[in-house]
Amino acid sequence: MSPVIVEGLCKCYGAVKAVDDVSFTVAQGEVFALLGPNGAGKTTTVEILEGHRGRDGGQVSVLGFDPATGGRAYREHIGIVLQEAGFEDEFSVAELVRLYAGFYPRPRDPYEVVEQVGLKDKRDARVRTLSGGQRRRLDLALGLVGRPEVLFLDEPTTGFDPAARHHAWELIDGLRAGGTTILLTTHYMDEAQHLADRVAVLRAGRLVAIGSPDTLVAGEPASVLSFRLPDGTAVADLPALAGRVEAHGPVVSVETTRPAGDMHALTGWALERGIELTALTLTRPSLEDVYLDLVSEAAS
Ligand SMILES: Nc1ncnc2c1ncn2[C@@H]1O[C@H](COP(=O)(O)OP(=O)(O)OP(=O)(O)O)[C@@H](O)[C@H]1O
Repeated sequence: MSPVIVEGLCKCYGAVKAVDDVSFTVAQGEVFALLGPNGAGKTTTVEILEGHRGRDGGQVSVLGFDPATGGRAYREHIGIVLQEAGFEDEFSVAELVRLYAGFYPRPRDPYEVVEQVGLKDKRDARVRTLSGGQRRRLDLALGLVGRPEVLFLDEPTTGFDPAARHHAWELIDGLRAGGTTILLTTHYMDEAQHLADRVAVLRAGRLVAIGSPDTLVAGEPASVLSFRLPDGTAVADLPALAGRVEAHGPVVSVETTRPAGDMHALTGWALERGIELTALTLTRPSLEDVYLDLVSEAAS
C-alpha cells in the first residue's frame, strides 16, 4: 500500500476553496514535490497530511493512519520541517536536537544529525545566534532526528546559500536512497527537477498536472534555437525556418518543433556564406517553462 494516499481532498476557508478535490498517492521511497504559486494550497495540503489542520472532505491515509485522528502514535512515524518553526532561542543547537530526539522511540544519533546538516561548528551555539540559513538547517535536523518513515519538507531550502542548497539536496537524495518517503513543497523549479521523482502542480486549490519532471517536459513540443545574428546580416536574410523567429536586439531565437531541420537549414546557410553563428544553442524547455505554462493556462 502507498504510504501516502490522498483522495478527493477538500478544504475551504469561508468562500475560498484552498484545496479543491485533490487526489494523489506517494510511493514508498519516492520524493514527491507539490508546486504552485503563492496561495495555491500547498501548505494547506501538507498541513492536513501532517495532522495540523482539519479537512472538510475527502480521504487521507499516511502510513495507514488518518492524520486527523492519528495522534502521537502517528507523529512518531513522521518528520516535519516547517517554513517557520518557533524554537526555544536559549537552547544550544545540540541541546535542542537532543530534546527532539527524546520525543521519538527510535531516534537517530543527535550528534550525527547535527553534523549531517552542516551545523557541527555551531553545535554549542545558542539558537538565537544562528543566521536564517543556519536556522533552516536546524529545522531540517529536527525533522530528521526521529528517523521518520515519511518526511514533510515545506520549502526546505528557502534562504540557503547555493552551496548549502546543494548540500541539502545530497542529504535528501541520501534519505530517499535509505527508503524515506518525502513530500516537499518548493518554489525552486531546479530543486524540483533535481530532487523529485514526481511533481504535482496546484493552482487555486486544484491539481493541474502530475508526473515526473521529464514526462511533464516531454509533453512540451517546442525547443528553442538561439544565436547571435552575424554582423552585416538581418533577420530577413535568414533561410526559411519551420519555427517562429523572434529577434531581441542581435539575439535571434527560434521556437521550433522541428529542431533538426531548422538547425540544418541555419548551419548550412552560415557555412555557405563562410560566417559563424556565435552563441548558438539548442535548448529543451525546462520544468520552469512547463510550470509557467501550466499555471497561466489554468488561470485563463
Ligand atoms: N488560516 C487561514 N484562514 C483563511 N484562509 C487561509 C488560511 N490559511 C490559508 N488560507 C488561504 O488558503 C489558500 C491556500 O493557502 P496556502 O497557504 O495553502 O497556499 P500555499 O500554496 O502554501 O502558498 P505559499 O506558496 O504562499 O506558501 C490561500 O488563498 C490562503 O489565503
